[in-house]
Amino acid sequence: MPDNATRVLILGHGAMGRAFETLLSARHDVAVWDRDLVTGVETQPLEAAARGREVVMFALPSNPHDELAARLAPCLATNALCVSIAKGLDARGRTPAQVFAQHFGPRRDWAFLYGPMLARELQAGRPGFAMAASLRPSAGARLQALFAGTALHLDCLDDVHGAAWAAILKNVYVPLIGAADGLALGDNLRGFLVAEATRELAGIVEAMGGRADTAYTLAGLGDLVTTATSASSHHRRLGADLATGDATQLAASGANIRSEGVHTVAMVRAHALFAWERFALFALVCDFLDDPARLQAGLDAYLARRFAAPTGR
Ligand SMILES: NC(=O)c1ccc[n+]([C@@H]2O[C@H](COP(=O)([O-])OP(=O)(O)OC[C@H]3O[C@@H](n4cnc5c(N)ncnc54)[C@H](O)[C@@H]3O)[C@@H](O)[C@H]2O)c1
Repeated sequence: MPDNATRVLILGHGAMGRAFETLLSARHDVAVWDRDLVTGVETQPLEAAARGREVVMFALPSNPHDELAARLAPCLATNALCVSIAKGLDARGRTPAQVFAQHFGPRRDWAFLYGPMLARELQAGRPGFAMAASLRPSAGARLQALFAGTALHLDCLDDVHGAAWAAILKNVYVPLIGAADGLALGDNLRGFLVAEATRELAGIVEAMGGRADTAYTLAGLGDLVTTATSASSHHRRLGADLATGDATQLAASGANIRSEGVHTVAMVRAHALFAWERFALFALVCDFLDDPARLQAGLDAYLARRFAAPTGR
């Protein structure tokens, strides 16, 4: 192990946990913690696993962040860096960045990695790209040093809440793009929807206190294009299955449960997190998820409004 090896703990040994383990274990001292989701049994108590660890990577969904961050905060060294990649809202409608801000505060380094970094591509040695979003420049620099020499390439960004909203909300639009592709509505429409979604994403990010241009970074546009066009994307598949009425396959694959985008829509509406009705494409996605058969009519109405002939004065 090199002298400058960092002591890393990875939480969650799913697709991304394993990808991080592969990326980091040649150069760093990597340990893994996970929990059996049926029995609740932990590989070892989290507090013991975290002892002496300099970096803790949250490679698990958003929901357990609150509990795990609350348990970690008192037992980690003050200079330990906590990092998450989760792209969902928790059951109270909070982003993982809001949860970290609550538990780790302004004095600890904490950050998020958001961007096109599909686990299976990282595992295969292909490149991945992400924004290292954090309030403190030290956190981004530490992450760049940690991943130096690996296939994961990082840019730094100080708009951590904007990045979280961009990364989470882009999964709302992907099923719509998957649906349009499932119905073979054309490459032109896909390009239009990506541009429209990004523009709307910028508006929502700004409404939630982030910077509009964050929507155009790897955390927003970069990840949106990858997820919306990847053959392996279950968010994209979900939209296509809904649009083509393949509900049997949907239920069998459990894709509706796994889709963070669908959950995000439900949380935004349940907690009235922003005035979603003002965002026409978001509203179209809501309508589509409520009743997939209305997609074509919804798209027609969207285009008619969007390109309505200017009224002369
Ligand atoms: N898979 C990807 O390519 C990819 C890429 C970027 C970001 N992400 C994000 O990373 C997160 C994890 O995705 P994944 O694909 O690795 O998921 P996964 O289902 O493959 O793995 C999730 C891991 O989290 C653990 N886990 C789940 N609930 C838990 C709980 N309550 N307590 C403790 N552990 C729990 C599971 O045991 C499992 O090891 C998601 O938010 C996803 O959006 C995934």
